[in-house]
Amino acid sequence: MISLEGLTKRYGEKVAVNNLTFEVRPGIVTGFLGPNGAGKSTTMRMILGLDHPTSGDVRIEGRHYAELRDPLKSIGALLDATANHGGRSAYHHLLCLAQSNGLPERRVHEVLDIVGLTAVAKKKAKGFSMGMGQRLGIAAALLGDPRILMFDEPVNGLDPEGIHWIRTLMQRLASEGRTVFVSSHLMSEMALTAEHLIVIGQGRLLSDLSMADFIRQNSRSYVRVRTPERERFLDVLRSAGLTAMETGDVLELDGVAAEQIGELAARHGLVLHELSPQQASLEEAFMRLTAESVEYHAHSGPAADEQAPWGAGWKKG
Ligand SMILES: Nc1ncnc2c1ncn2[C@@H]1O[C@H](COP(=O)(O)OP(=O)(O)OP(=O)(O)O)[C@@H](O)[C@H]1O
Repeated sequence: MISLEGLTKRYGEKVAVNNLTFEVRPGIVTGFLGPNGAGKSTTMRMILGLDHPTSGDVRIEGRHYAELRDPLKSIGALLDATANHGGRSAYHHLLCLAQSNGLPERRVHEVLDIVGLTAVAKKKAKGFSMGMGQRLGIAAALLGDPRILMFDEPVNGLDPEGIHWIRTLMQRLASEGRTVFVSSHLMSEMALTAEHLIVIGQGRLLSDLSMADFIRQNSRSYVRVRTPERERFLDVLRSAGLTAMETGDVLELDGVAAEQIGELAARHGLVLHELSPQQASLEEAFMRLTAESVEYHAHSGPAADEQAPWGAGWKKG
Protein backbone atom coordinates (compact mmCIF):
# COMPACT_ATOMS: atom_id res chain seq x y z
CA MET A 1 0.00 0.00 0.00
CA ILE A 2 1.17 3.49 -0.88
CA SER A 3 -0.51 6.36 1.01
CA LEU A 4 -0.36 10.04 0.08
CA GLU A 5 -1.67 12.70 2.43
CA GLY A 6 -1.90 16.29 1.22
CA LEU A 7 1.25 15.74 -0.87
CA THR A 8 2.44 19.01 -2.41
CA LYS A 9 5.52 19.97 -4.41
CA ARG A 10 6.39 23.49 -5.55
CA TYR A 11 9.21 24.49 -7.86
CA GLY A 12 9.38 28.25 -7.27
CA GLU A 13 6.04 29.62 -8.44
CA LYS A 14 5.08 26.34 -10.09
CA VAL A 15 2.89 23.97 -8.07
CA ALA A 16 3.77 20.63 -9.69
CA VAL A 17 1.82 18.50 -7.19
CA ASN A 18 -1.07 20.06 -5.32
CA ASN A 19 -2.45 18.55 -2.11
CA LEU A 20 -2.75 14.96 -3.36
CA THR A 21 -4.43 12.48 -1.04
CA PHE A 22 -5.03 8.90 -2.17
CA GLU A 23 -4.08 5.29 -1.50
CA VAL A 24 -2.75 2.70 -3.92
CA ARG A 25 -4.04 -0.68 -2.79
CA PRO A 26 -2.51 -4.15 -3.11
CA GLY A 27 -3.89 -6.93 -5.30
CA ILE A 28 -4.84 -4.78 -8.30
CA VAL A 29 -3.14 -2.75 -11.01
CA THR A 30 -3.75 0.96 -10.39
CA GLY A 31 -3.31 3.25 -13.38
CA PHE A 32 -1.93 6.76 -12.87
CA LEU A 33 -3.15 9.11 -15.58
CA GLY A 34 -2.83 12.79 -16.34
CA PRO A 35 -2.01 15.05 -19.28
CA ASN A 36 1.63 16.05 -19.92
CA GLY A 37 3.01 18.03 -17.00
CA ALA A 38 0.20 16.91 -14.63
CA GLY A 39 2.71 15.91 -11.96
CA LYS A 40 2.83 12.12 -12.30
CA SER A 41 6.63 11.74 -12.41
CA THR A 42 7.07 14.27 -9.59
CA THR A 43 4.61 12.27 -7.47
CA MET A 44 6.44 9.03 -8.22
CA ARG A 45 9.79 10.60 -7.38
CA MET A 46 8.42 11.76 -4.01
CA ILE A 47 7.09 8.25 -3.29
CA LEU A 48 10.68 7.01 -3.76
CA GLY A 49 12.19 9.79 -1.67
CA LEU A 50 14.02 11.22 -4.72
CA ASP A 51 12.22 14.55 -4.30
CA HIS A 52 11.16 16.09 -1.02
CA PRO A 53 7.57 17.26 -0.63
CA THR A 54 7.05 20.96 0.04
CA SER A 55 4.27 19.81 2.37
CA GLY A 56 2.20 16.72 3.04
CA ASP A 57 3.31 13.17 3.43
CA VAL A 58 3.81 9.95 1.48
CA ARG A 59 4.29 6.52 3.03
CA ILE A 60 5.07 3.03 1.79
CA GLU A 61 3.39 0.46 4.01
CA GLY A 62 3.29 3.05 6.76
CA ARG A 63 6.90 4.26 6.48
CA HIS A 64 8.74 6.99 4.64
CA TYR A 65 11.04 5.62 1.92
CA ALA A 66 14.14 6.63 3.93
CA GLU A 67 12.90 4.56 6.89
CA LEU A 68 12.57 1.31 4.91
CA ARG A 69 15.03 -1.29 6.18
CA ASP A 70 15.37 -3.09 2.82
CA PRO A 71 13.97 -0.65 0.26
CA LEU A 72 14.33 -3.01 -2.73
CA LYS A 73 12.29 -5.64 -0.87
CA SER A 74 9.52 -3.12 -0.20
CA ILE A 75 9.29 -1.22 -3.48
CA GLY A 76 10.75 -1.69 -6.93
CA ALA A 77 10.47 1.04 -9.52
CA LEU A 78 11.08 1.76 -13.17
CA LEU A 79 11.17 5.54 -13.46
CA ASP A 80 13.18 6.34 -16.56
CA ALA A 81 12.92 3.41 -18.91
CA THR A 82 15.36 5.00 -21.33
CA ALA A 83 18.10 5.46 -18.70
CA ASN A 84 21.43 4.22 -19.99
CA HIS A 85 22.69 1.24 -18.05
CA GLY A 86 26.25 1.97 -19.08
CA GLY A 87 29.06 -0.26 -20.27
CA ARG A 88 28.25 -3.16 -17.94
CA SER A 89 26.50 -6.30 -19.06
CA ALA A 90 22.89 -6.80 -18.02
CA TYR A 91 24.09 -9.51 -15.63
CA HIS A 92 26.73 -7.31 -13.99
CA HIS A 93 24.40 -4.34 -13.75
CA LEU A 94 21.91 -6.49 -11.82
CA LEU A 95 24.63 -8.24 -9.81
CA CYS A 96 26.00 -4.88 -8.58
CA LEU A 97 22.50 -3.84 -7.54
CA ALA A 98 21.92 -7.19 -5.83
CA GLN A 99 25.26 -7.13 -3.96
CA SER A 100 24.84 -3.56 -2.74
CA ASN A 101 21.41 -4.46 -1.41
CA GLY A 102 22.32 -7.76 0.25
CA LEU A 103 20.43 -9.89 -2.28
CA PRO A 104 21.68 -13.32 -3.44
CA GLU A 105 23.17 -13.84 -6.93
CA ARG A 106 20.50 -16.49 -7.51
CA ARG A 107 17.94 -13.70 -7.69
CA VAL A 108 19.82 -12.07 -10.62
CA HIS A 109 19.32 -15.25 -12.67
CA GLU A 110 15.68 -15.42 -11.63
CA VAL A 111 14.85 -11.88 -12.74
CA LEU A 112 16.80 -12.23 -16.00
CA ASP A 113 14.65 -15.26 -16.67
CA ILE A 114 11.38 -13.47 -15.76
CA VAL A 115 12.10 -10.62 -18.20
CA GLY A 116 13.45 -12.90 -20.92
CA LEU A 117 17.02 -11.51 -21.02
CA THR A 118 18.93 -14.67 -20.02
CA ALA A 119 20.27 -15.22 -23.55
CA VAL A 120 21.75 -11.71 -23.74
CA ALA A 121 22.72 -11.37 -20.07
CA LYS A 122 26.46 -11.11 -20.86
CA LYS A 123 25.99 -8.45 -23.54
CA LYS A 124 26.74 -4.79 -22.81
CA ALA A 125 23.51 -3.06 -21.82
CA LYS A 126 24.32 0.11 -23.71
CA GLY A 127 23.90 -1.81 -26.97
CA PHE A 128 20.40 -2.92 -26.00
CA SER A 129 17.31 -1.95 -27.98
CA MET A 130 14.73 0.19 -26.23
CA GLY A 131 12.60 -2.86 -25.46
CA MET A 132 15.56 -4.76 -24.00
CA GLY A 133 16.52 -1.70 -21.94
CA GLN A 134 13.01 -1.57 -20.58
CA ARG A 135 13.11 -5.26 -19.69
CA LEU A 136 16.40 -4.67 -17.88
CA GLY A 137 14.85 -1.78 -15.92
CA ILE A 138 11.96 -4.03 -14.97
CA ALA A 139 14.39 -6.79 -13.94
CA ALA A 140 16.05 -4.29 -11.58
CA ALA A 141 12.65 -3.32 -10.15
CA LEU A 142 11.83 -6.99 -9.50
CA LEU A 143 15.22 -7.82 -7.97
CA GLY A 144 14.18 -7.54 -4.31
CA ASP A 145 10.90 -9.43 -4.96
CA PRO A 146 9.11 -6.32 -3.65
CA ARG A 147 5.54 -6.10 -2.43
CA ILE A 148 5.07 -2.82 -4.29
CA LEU A 149 5.95 -2.05 -7.91
CA MET A 150 5.83 1.30 -9.61
CA PHE A 151 6.33 1.82 -13.33
CA ASP A 152 6.47 5.23 -15.07
CA GLU A 153 5.51 4.82 -18.75
CA PRO A 154 6.76 1.21 -18.98
CA VAL A 155 5.39 0.56 -22.47
CA ASN A 156 6.85 3.65 -24.19
CA GLY A 157 8.40 2.62 -27.47
CA LEU A 158 7.65 -1.08 -27.09
CA ASP A 159 6.38 -3.30 -29.89
CA PRO A 160 3.00 -5.07 -29.51
CA GLU A 161 4.63 -8.23 -28.16
CA GLY A 162 6.53 -6.19 -25.54
CA ILE A 163 3.38 -4.28 -24.58
CA HIS A 164 1.44 -7.52 -24.19
CA TRP A 165 4.24 -8.98 -22.10
CA ILE A 166 4.30 -5.99 -19.71
CA ARG A 167 0.51 -6.09 -19.36
CA THR A 168 0.56 -9.77 -18.47
CA LEU A 169 3.45 -9.27 -16.05
CA MET A 170 1.72 -6.41 -14.22
CA GLN A 171 -1.50 -8.36 -13.89
CA ARG A 172 0.36 -11.40 -12.60
CA LEU A 173 2.24 -9.30 -10.04
CA ALA A 174 -1.07 -7.82 -8.85
CA SER A 175 -2.72 -11.26 -8.68
CA GLU A 176 0.11 -12.32 -6.35
CA GLY A 177 -1.19 -9.67 -3.94
CA ARG A 178 1.33 -6.95 -4.78
CA THR A 179 0.61 -3.26 -5.16
CA VAL A 180 1.16 -2.24 -8.80
CA PHE A 181 1.11 1.47 -9.69
CA VAL A 182 1.67 2.37 -13.34
CA SER A 183 1.53 5.52 -15.43
CA SER A 184 0.94 5.52 -19.17
CA HIS A 185 -0.26 7.75 -21.96
CA LEU A 186 -1.50 4.73 -23.91
CA MET A 187 -5.16 4.75 -22.97
CA SER A 188 -6.18 1.63 -24.86
CA GLU A 189 -3.42 -0.24 -23.06
CA MET A 190 -4.37 1.20 -19.68
CA ALA A 191 -8.00 0.20 -20.25
CA LEU A 192 -6.86 -3.42 -20.68
CA THR A 193 -4.40 -3.42 -17.77
CA ALA A 194 -5.68 -1.37 -14.83
CA GLU A 195 -8.60 -2.12 -12.55
CA HIS A 196 -8.45 1.18 -10.70
CA LEU A 197 -7.50 4.68 -11.87
CA ILE A 198 -6.01 7.73 -10.22
CA VAL A 199 -6.29 10.75 -12.52
CA ILE A 200 -4.56 14.06 -11.87
CA GLY A 201 -4.50 17.36 -13.76
CA GLN A 202 -2.25 20.33 -13.00
CA GLY A 203 -1.09 18.55 -9.87
CA ARG A 204 -4.60 18.08 -8.44
CA LEU A 205 -6.57 14.87 -7.92
CA LEU A 206 -9.35 14.69 -10.51
CA SER A 207 -10.57 11.15 -9.96
CA ASP A 208 -9.96 8.08 -7.79
CA LEU A 209 -12.31 5.41 -9.13
CA SER A 210 -12.49 1.89 -10.53
CA MET A 211 -11.98 1.73 -14.31
CA ALA A 212 -15.66 0.89 -14.87
CA ASP A 213 -16.93 3.74 -12.65
CA PHE A 214 -14.48 6.20 -14.19
CA ILE A 215 -15.75 5.51 -17.72
CA ARG A 216 -19.37 5.48 -16.54
CA GLN A 217 -19.09 8.80 -14.69
CA ASN A 218 -17.17 10.61 -17.40
CA SER A 219 -19.05 9.51 -20.45
CA ARG A 220 -22.46 9.27 -21.99
CA SER A 221 -23.87 5.84 -22.75
CA TYR A 222 -26.52 5.43 -25.40
CA VAL A 223 -28.08 2.86 -27.70
CA ARG A 224 -27.39 2.86 -31.41
CA VAL A 225 -30.20 1.77 -33.69
CA ARG A 226 -30.46 1.23 -37.45
CA THR A 227 -33.74 0.33 -39.08
CA PRO A 228 -35.04 0.22 -42.66
CA GLU A 229 -38.40 1.50 -41.26
CA ARG A 230 -37.05 4.74 -39.92
CA GLU A 231 -40.22 6.90 -40.04
CA ARG A 232 -42.44 4.24 -38.50
CA PHE A 233 -39.84 3.58 -35.82
CA LEU A 234 -39.64 7.30 -34.98
CA ASP A 235 -43.45 7.38 -34.66
CA VAL A 236 -43.38 4.40 -32.31
CA LEU A 237 -40.69 6.08 -30.25
CA ARG A 238 -42.68 9.31 -30.07
CA SER A 239 -45.80 7.52 -28.88
CA ALA A 240 -43.69 5.86 -26.18
CA GLY A 241 -42.38 9.28 -25.09
CA LEU A 242 -38.85 8.60 -26.38
CA THR A 243 -36.71 10.77 -28.61
CA ALA A 244 -33.77 9.84 -30.80
CA MET A 245 -30.83 11.83 -32.10
CA GLU A 246 -30.48 11.28 -35.85
CA THR A 247 -27.02 11.05 -37.35
CA GLY A 248 -27.10 9.82 -40.94
CA ASP A 249 -28.90 6.48 -41.03
CA VAL A 250 -28.13 5.89 -37.36
CA LEU A 251 -30.41 6.77 -34.46
CA GLU A 252 -28.99 7.33 -30.98
CA LEU A 253 -31.16 6.96 -27.89
CA ASP A 254 -30.20 8.21 -24.44
CA GLY A 255 -31.52 7.04 -21.10
CA VAL A 256 -33.21 3.88 -22.30
CA ALA A 257 -32.02 0.26 -22.26
CA ALA A 258 -31.45 -1.67 -25.48
CA GLU A 259 -33.83 -4.38 -24.20
CA GLN A 260 -36.65 -1.84 -23.87
CA ILE A 261 -36.11 -0.60 -27.44
CA GLY A 262 -35.95 -4.16 -28.80
CA GLU A 263 -39.20 -5.12 -27.07
CA LEU A 264 -40.91 -1.96 -28.29
CA ALA A 265 -39.82 -2.67 -31.86
CA ALA A 266 -40.99 -6.31 -31.62
CA ARG A 267 -44.42 -5.27 -30.32
CA HIS A 268 -44.86 -3.14 -33.44
CA GLY A 269 -43.35 -5.69 -35.82
CA LEU A 270 -40.48 -3.37 -36.71
CA VAL A 271 -37.32 -4.68 -38.38
CA LEU A 272 -34.05 -3.54 -36.75
CA HIS A 273 -30.69 -3.93 -38.47
CA GLU A 274 -28.73 -2.82 -35.42
CA LEU A 275 -29.43 -2.45 -31.71
CA SER A 276 -26.21 -1.88 -29.81
CA PRO A 277 -25.42 -0.30 -26.44
CA GLN A 278 -22.49 2.14 -26.72
CA GLN A 279 -20.06 3.41 -24.12
CA ALA A 280 -17.21 5.87 -24.54
CA SER A 281 -13.68 4.51 -24.51
CA LEU A 282 -11.31 5.28 -21.62
CA GLU A 283 -9.53 7.73 -23.92
CA GLU A 284 -12.70 9.73 -24.50
CA ALA A 285 -13.66 9.69 -20.82
CA PHE A 286 -10.12 10.83 -19.95
CA MET A 287 -10.17 13.66 -22.52
CA ARG A 288 -13.48 14.86 -21.20
CA LEU A 289 -12.34 14.89 -17.58
CA THR A 290 -8.96 16.48 -18.23
CA ALA A 291 -9.85 18.89 -21.06
CA GLU A 292 -9.57 21.89 -18.74
CA SER A 293 -6.35 20.87 -17.09
CA VAL A 294 -4.31 20.20 -20.22
CA GLU A 295 -1.27 22.45 -19.99
CA TYR A 296 -0.14 22.42 -23.61
CA HIS A 297 -2.72 22.48 -26.41
CA ALA A 298 -1.76 21.80 -30.01
CA HIS A 299 -2.73 24.71 -32.27
CA SER A 300 -3.66 22.54 -35.22
CA GLY A 301 -6.93 21.24 -33.76
CA PRO A 302 -9.83 22.89 -31.98
CA ALA A 303 -9.29 24.06 -28.40
CA ALA A 304 -10.71 21.84 -25.66
CA ASP A 305 -13.81 23.99 -25.23
CA GLU A 306 -14.47 23.98 -28.97
CA GLN A 307 -14.18 20.24 -29.42
CA ALA A 308 -16.78 18.22 -31.29
CA PRO A 309 -20.02 17.80 -29.33
CA TRP A 310 -19.76 15.24 -26.60
CA GLY A 311 -20.67 11.87 -27.98
CA ALA A 312 -19.45 12.50 -31.51
CA GLY A 313 -17.08 9.85 -32.76
CA TRP A 314 -17.73 7.36 -30.02
CA LYS A 315 -16.59 3.83 -30.28
CA LYS A 316 -18.49 0.75 -29.38
CA GLY A 317 -17.85 -0.14 -25.71
N1 LIG B 1 12.89 20.01 -11.37
C1 LIG B 1 11.88 20.78 -11.79
N2 LIG B 1 11.98 22.13 -11.79
C2 LIG B 1 10.97 22.91 -12.20
N3 LIG B 1 9.79 22.45 -12.65
C3 LIG B 1 9.62 21.13 -12.68
C4 LIG B 1 10.66 20.22 -12.28
N4 LIG B 1 10.19 18.94 -12.42
C5 LIG B 1 8.93 19.06 -12.91
N5 LIG B 1 8.59 20.35 -13.07
C6 LIG B 1 7.31 20.88 -13.56
O1 LIG B 1 6.29 20.28 -12.77
C7 LIG B 1 5.18 19.90 -13.58
C8 LIG B 1 4.90 18.42 -13.43
O2 LIG B 1 5.92 17.70 -14.10
P1 LIG B 1 5.95 16.09 -14.16
O3 LIG B 1 7.16 15.71 -14.94
O4 LIG B 1 5.81 15.55 -12.79
O5 LIG B 1 4.62 15.79 -14.99
P2 LIG B 1 4.17 14.44 -15.68
O6 LIG B 1 2.71 14.27 -15.34
O7 LIG B 1 5.05 13.32 -15.30
O8 LIG B 1 4.32 14.80 -17.22
P3 LIG B 1 4.60 13.87 -18.51
O9 LIG B 1 3.33 13.11 -18.72
O10 LIG B 1 4.82 14.88 -19.57
O11 LIG B 1 5.78 13.03 -18.21
C9 LIG B 1 5.51 20.33 -15.00
O12 LIG B 1 4.93 21.61 -15.25
C10 LIG B 1 7.02 20.42 -14.99
O13 LIG B 1 7.47 21.38 -15.93
